[in-house]
Amino acid sequence: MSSTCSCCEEDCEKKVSGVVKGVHAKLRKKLKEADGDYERIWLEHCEDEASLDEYAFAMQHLATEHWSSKHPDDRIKWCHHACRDYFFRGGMSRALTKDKRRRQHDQAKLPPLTPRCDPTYTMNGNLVSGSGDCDHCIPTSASSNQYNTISLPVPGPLRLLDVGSCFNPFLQYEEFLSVGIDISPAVDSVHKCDFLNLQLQPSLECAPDTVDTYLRTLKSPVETLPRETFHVVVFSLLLSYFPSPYQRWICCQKAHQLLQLNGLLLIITPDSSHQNRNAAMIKSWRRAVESLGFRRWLYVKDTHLHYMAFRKVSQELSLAMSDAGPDLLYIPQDFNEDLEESVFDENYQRTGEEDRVISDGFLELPGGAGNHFTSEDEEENVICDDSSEEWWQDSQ
Ligand SMILES: C[S@@+](CC[C@H](N)C(=O)[O-])C[C@H]1O[C@@H](n2cnc3c(N)ncnc32)[C@H](O)[C@@H]1O
Repeated sequence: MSSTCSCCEEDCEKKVSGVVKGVHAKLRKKLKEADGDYERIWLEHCEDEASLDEYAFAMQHLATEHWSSKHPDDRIKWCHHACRDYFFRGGMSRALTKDKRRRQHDQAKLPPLTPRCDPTYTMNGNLVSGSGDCDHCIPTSASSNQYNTISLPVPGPLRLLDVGSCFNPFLQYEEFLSVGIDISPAVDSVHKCDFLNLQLQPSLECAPDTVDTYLRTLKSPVETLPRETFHVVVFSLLLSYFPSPYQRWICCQKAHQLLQLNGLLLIITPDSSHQNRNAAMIKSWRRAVESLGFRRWLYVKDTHLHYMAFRKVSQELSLAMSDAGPDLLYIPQDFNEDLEESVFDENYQRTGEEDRVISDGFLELPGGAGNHFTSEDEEENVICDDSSEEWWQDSQ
């Protein structure tokens, strides 16, 4: 059922969702015609200002006028609650305790330390050795310090980078210093920036309030950002915008470089099929993102979206999964460009029962009363089955 909004005529929703889906489809078609030359396609896309402006208006309008009456900002609220529970309600501490137990368990299986090991421990509890050449040792380049590592309590606001922000939805939360970037901002508070071509500069290595001031005074367009600056990076409906898995991969790599150790990468991506249908895709995404130095903390599927939270757990790429690569970050539309993106459909809405789940428990994260889903910290992955309204353990 299509809805009308305060400022436009009937069937407006159909029109704006058509604009959004049309841009995604056009990019995919062009990539196919260009035989995979995604760089050329992307350049042309970023130069097409008329199309970008039309998209920005349509996306903002869809989200703030049409979706807001049906399922008010679920994805934005989910990010807010995930951050609150991770940083302020014990999620990060529990995850670190579990990491420590896992390390102790692994190290118990190693031969005893030798004098060459000369063990010292980083802020994150990793064992660092001067020699770096035995099984106990983590190379000193991977060590953490007060500038590149989040320790609790977080001083000041959470620095959140919202990539593909469009209309800066995180500005409403006082816990965040929200930096919104977009190739085509819909509002003045979002900086123009192509994340794919963003340059990274060395980390600022200065006091938190100086970093905050730096971010508060950023000027549009943003072409460079310092590494290891953010507590949170958000990709809300971003990755499926790209026609090529390689572009999604570049984004995840950049997020890793911009986050401080223990920071969170939040990925929300559309999928209106039953949770089991694309389980292989989600498993594949997990493998890809974890190979970049993350560990998954939360996963939820609702009717139209996958919600994922990954913690940055190492400064380096994970060598154990060095065969992982961009192709793991596929979406169904990479193989079938005619597949509908129903999250942008005018029929995108919830049943009353789904609304109840969301308001009662969907947003209750680990440690909250009556929580419906939890993190790997407590159980492996508890996933919402939207057809049976049950949550069960993920066997992935
Ligand atoms: C589907 S919209 C999602 C908007 C918002 N995050 C939300 O959840 O409602 C995707 C956004 O990503 C932006 N975008 C796409 N590629 C980008 C890039 N390389 N750098 C920055 N923004 C990008 C688009 O302009 C668009 O505003």
